[in-house]
Amino acid sequence: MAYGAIISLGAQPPAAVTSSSTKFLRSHVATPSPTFRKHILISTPREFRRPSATVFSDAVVQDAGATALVVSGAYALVSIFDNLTRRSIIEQNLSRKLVHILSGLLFLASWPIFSTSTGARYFASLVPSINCLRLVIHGLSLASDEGLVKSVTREGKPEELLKGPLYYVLVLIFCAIVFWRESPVGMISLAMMCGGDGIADIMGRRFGSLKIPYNQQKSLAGSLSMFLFGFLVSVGMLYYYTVLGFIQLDWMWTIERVAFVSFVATFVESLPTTGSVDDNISVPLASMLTAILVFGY
Ligand SMILES: C/C(=C\COP(=O)(O)O)CCC[C@H](C)CCC[C@H](C)CCCC(C)C
Ligand SMILES: Nc1ccn([C@@H]2O[C@H](COP(=O)(O)OP(=O)(O)O)[C@@H](O)[C@H]2O)c(=O)n1
Repeated sequence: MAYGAIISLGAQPPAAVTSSSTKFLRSHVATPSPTFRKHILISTPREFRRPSATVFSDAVVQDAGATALVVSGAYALVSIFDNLTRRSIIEQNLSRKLVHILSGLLFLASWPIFSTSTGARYFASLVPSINCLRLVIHGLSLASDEGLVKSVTREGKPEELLKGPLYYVLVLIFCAIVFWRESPVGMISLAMMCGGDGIADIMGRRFGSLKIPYNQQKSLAGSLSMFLFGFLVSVGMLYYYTVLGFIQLDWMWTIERVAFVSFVATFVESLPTTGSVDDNISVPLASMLTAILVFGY
């Protein structure tokens, strides 16, 4: 069967798709348009068909535990890079970019530890939501957290938290709730925002002597790094979800489309729009729209 992806809602191998489970899913998750249905087939694990009190309570316990674990991981990540910066082991800009790359990708990689219930995505979105609140509180200087400010801002000003970092966590919330594990769109969009855009800065600052003709602030080295690393991280994340049994892919069909999404996102990031639109908005937005176009939703 020529299909692009079979997307299962659980870590188990896809259960047989039945008309009742398909009807259930249509009422709960977006399904691909008919054009793409031969490439993307959604299935559902058994517990969805007759959710019981036991299944529900087990899922809530699992999701609450997963949320606590990932929130702790977020605090630990920022603290580790704050410590490395304070001890001058790495410079602040590199620290910020490594936090930029690792935060979102580790968050994306944590989604499989949440349950297969329909509420799991909302539990997962609590992690960036809590960090969103943290950024707003410290960005408005209602409280002080020097470690946070030093780890995720360019110039160490608290108000910077209300720009790039805030847009970043809002995108994480959006992708977790809207796309979750059902769609490659969220996975690819986060791979491009976190991996691609993050590496562009690191490589561009170091090897970016050859500038882009239409944007002297950005370099071919940065953009090429973004395209390649964003593409590889996207494919890697899709493979990760394949190995865990969430999706099955026709790899040639998929890789062509991932490469196209990566190209479009890289081109958008290279445009001289830094002053008007933050990359943490333009890159994921371009990735989502392109991925929806080529993957169907
Ligand atoms: C540095 C960040 C954004 C700035 O982007 P840019 O201005 O350089 O373009 C990232 C901010 C990260 C945020 C403070 C913490 C987010 C944590 C995440 C939701 C969960 C991570 C969990 C994982 C297990 C570490
Ligand atoms: N495509 C790119 C992106 C960034 N860069 C380098 O990285 C620096 C920061 O890029 P940026 O303004 O996009 O940074 P963020 O908005 O991603 O934090 C730029 O001033 C360039 O030196 C590059 O050379 N080529």
